[in-house]
Amino acid sequence: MRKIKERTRFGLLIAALIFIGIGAGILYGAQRLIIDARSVAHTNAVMAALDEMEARLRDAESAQRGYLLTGRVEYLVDYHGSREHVPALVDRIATLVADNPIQTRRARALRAHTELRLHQMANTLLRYGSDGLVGARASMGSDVLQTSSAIRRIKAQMVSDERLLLERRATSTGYSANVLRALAVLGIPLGLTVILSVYVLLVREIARRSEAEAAARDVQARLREGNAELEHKSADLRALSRYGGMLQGCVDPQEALQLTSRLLSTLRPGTAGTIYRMRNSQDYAEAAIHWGRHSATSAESLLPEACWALRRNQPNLSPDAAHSHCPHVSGVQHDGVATACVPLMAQGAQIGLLYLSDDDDGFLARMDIIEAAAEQLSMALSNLSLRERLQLQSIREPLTGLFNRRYLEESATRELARCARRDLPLSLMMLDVDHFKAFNDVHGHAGGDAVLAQFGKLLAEHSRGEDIACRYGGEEFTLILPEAPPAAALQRAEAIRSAVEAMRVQHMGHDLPPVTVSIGVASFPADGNTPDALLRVADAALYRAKHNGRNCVEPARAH
Ligand SMILES: Nc1nc2c(ncn2[C@@H]2O[C@H](COP(=O)(O)OP(=O)(O)OP(=O)(O)O)[C@@H](O)[C@H]2O)c(=O)[nH]1
Repeated sequence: MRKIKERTRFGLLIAALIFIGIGAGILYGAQRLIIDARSVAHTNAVMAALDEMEARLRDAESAQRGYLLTGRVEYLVDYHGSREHVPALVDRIATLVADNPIQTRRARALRAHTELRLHQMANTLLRYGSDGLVGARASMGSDVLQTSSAIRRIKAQMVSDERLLLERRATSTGYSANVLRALAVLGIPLGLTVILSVYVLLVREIARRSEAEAAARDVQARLREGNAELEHKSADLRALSRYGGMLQGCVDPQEALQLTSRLLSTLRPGTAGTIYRMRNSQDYAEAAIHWGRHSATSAESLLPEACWALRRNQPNLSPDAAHSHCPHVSGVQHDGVATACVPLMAQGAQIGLLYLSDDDDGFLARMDIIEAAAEQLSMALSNLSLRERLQLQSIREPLTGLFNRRYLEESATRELARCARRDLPLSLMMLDVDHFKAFNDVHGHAGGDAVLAQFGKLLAEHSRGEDIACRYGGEEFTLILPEAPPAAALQRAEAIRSAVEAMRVQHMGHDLPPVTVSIGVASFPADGNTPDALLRVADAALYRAKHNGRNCVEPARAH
């Protein structure tokens, strides 16, 4: 930058010096031309005065001769007319050559000789007047010839000197003209070249500056874009971190899915989504939640093979859904629909799939935040499923899948309180498989287990939504029937009894013999108003059923 400034200054200085030089040269040349022209005019004036002086003298001589020969007065008038100019012309010549000492000397000699000659002529006329033509002739002796030739000689010398001066001035004028021509031919192009160089330098500098300004503008624009992107990212990250915190607080997988759908529909408003959950059997995935309107629909359930993301355990992004390669994607509404499949993985196992579609493929460039959310969701779903499983394990009994005794006690208390509050009845059955010890003895413990498992299933099938079927212990079971009066409970007990009688169990490829069940029934409020009291009454009824021959239903004694 500084270099350019210095170069420009230097160039302009050189150009200025060149033009000052040219100006000075032109002034000098012109001055010389003027001086030379003046000198030439001066020389010409000298020569003209000499010629005129000589001519006047000659005219006076010829007029005098004419007068002497003819005696006519006109010649005498001419003679006087010519001779009276001669002294003034000699004065003029002396004045003109006053600057030249040699010519001044000659002018003095010229003055002396012309005066002498004029005097000789006056003398001849005087003699003519007194002695006639003879006297006049006698006055024109050799001295007259000498004076005339001296005048001619001096005049010739003066003219020769003036011619010499004229030649010198012509040479000087030629030199001055050459100087001016050289200045014009060399100086002006040189000056123009320097100015042109400075101009080119400046133009380049301006171009460089505008390039630099454009580059700076470009950098600024990119910086602004980067900032906007950064702000976007940081907003995304804030939302993601809030989402992560909220995921921790979810109580079940469905809540986590709803939270995710809310997050993704906020982060990418135009993008529709579906989250699939893989069944425990891992054989297919089912849509669990949707948001937005898909521009390319996806099947409600899909095999892992139907999705390249699930096949490769990697996100599968497609800017054009028509070429997505995923068979589960269909119903593409128009060209340019973008889709993304992101597998949900936890501890190396596939637990689901996140599917997104949008008319605009812009979201594909910012998948990092979506993939991070998918990862957090995977972990949360895995933890929540595990929690669910553990919870089930803690309240379920593994052989029959029915609730365990701890759960029975909790739920019996809760349900009894609820029915009491609403003034509704509640019934309770105690069920015990008949002669089970003997059955075990004959068919083995595994055979007995098969019967208990099948019995558990049957009991679950005969339960309504609000009923609670539990394994009380060993081959003893309990069924709580909220809001059921004694008569309805007895009816239900009878139905179960007869279903058990009809139940067939296969074990190790063989049919086991049928079993029967004895059932004791107690009801709130008639038989007690605490779970323990009702259980005791039902147990007593069961005891009676055993006593009465088994395979029967026994109501509480109070009925
Ligand atoms: N296979 C199997 N047997 C069990 C299980 N729990 C308890 N039992 C058996 O169930 C039998 C219960 O026998 P008991 O209480 O004497 O009564 P019972 O033979 O059923 O005779 P009644 O109840 O009077 O008809 C015992 O032999 C226990 O070992 C179990 O989980 N699996």
